[in-house]
Amino acid sequence: MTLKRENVLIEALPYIRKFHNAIMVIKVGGHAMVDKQIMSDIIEDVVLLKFVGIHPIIVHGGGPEITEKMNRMGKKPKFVGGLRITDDETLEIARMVLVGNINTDIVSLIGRHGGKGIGLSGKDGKLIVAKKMAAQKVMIENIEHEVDLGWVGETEIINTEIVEIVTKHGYIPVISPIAIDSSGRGLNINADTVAGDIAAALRAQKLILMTDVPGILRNIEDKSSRISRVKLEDVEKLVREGVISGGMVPKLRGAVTAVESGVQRVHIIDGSVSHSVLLELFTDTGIGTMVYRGEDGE
Ligand SMILES: Nc1ncnc2c1ncn2[C@@H]1O[C@H](COP(=O)(O)OP(=O)(O)O)[C@@H](O)[C@H]1O
Ligand SMILES: CC(=O)N[C@@H](CCC(=O)OP(=O)(O)O)C(=O)O
Repeated sequence: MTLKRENVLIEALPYIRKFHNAIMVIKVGGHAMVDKQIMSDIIEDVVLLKFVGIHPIIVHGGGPEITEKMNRMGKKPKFVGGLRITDDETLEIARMVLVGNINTDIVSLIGRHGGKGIGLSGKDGKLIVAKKMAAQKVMIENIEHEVDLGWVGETEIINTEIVEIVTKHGYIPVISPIAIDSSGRGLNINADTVAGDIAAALRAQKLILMTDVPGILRNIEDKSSRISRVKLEDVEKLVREGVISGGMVPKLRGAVTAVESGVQRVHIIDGSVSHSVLLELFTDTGIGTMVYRGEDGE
């Protein structure tokens, strides 16, 4: 459906009013970031949100870039339930890629689009305090094994103060998913998990998880099999039935954490669709998959 230009603006107005001063956590996945133009469009949208009175908070991933760097160094990446097994060297690679490269690139892009970005990792102001994740149970050839994921973190505390201070002063926080433990050691956390935890701690109005698929697909081979709404209580069933696997698992679990803590809506959307954030927020036709608490999302 094409709308006349003036209708587009009129349709947006009630949403701009509704979301005035709202906190929105936007997670940009590594897959959406692979294309420079897509990334630039996403950041342009985020800057626009700030200018119309919304408070966007960016959490970014970078999984494909970490994988690429590991491959170049002759290290084979391994994942359990969508989480990267992280030894000392992998942690250093993840830190360099996420904090050193991607975070600063996003902050620069925000500046280029006329906004003010500020880069943070979980270490800054002890934003994300975590502990090493316990070994995970994995079934290999019908036998249960315990796998130690290495330096993968599990969030214990989110100290939102630094985010609130910078947000209030007109900055867009850009957060890397590297946490700190009680002894000051870095830990690698999945970026979707961090986004869910931060949205929960800030009681954000929305959490938007941008990825490279149109949402949750009933059949991963078929892009038209998108599930448009998922109730909180149906998430684990989708995981159990194997409808959701790999990187979609932490995404949905992050969504559950957020909704259980009072975030009203979580949207999983395709970042490669041009200006998908604006379409999701400011038009009547939502895109992607919405995760919601049954009783208020009907
Ligand atoms: N049911 C599903 N619907 C859509 N994607 C799925 C599903 N199950 C698994 N996936 C996988 O999850 C991926 C998205 O997660 P991930 O690779 O971590 O992306 P990102 O880097 O954007 O966070 C998709 O590219 C797809 O391969
Ligand atoms: C523990 C763990 O898996 N950490 C992730 C952090 C980056 C990430 O989550 O990036 P995407 O959002 O692009 O997948 C990793 O090492 O890949």
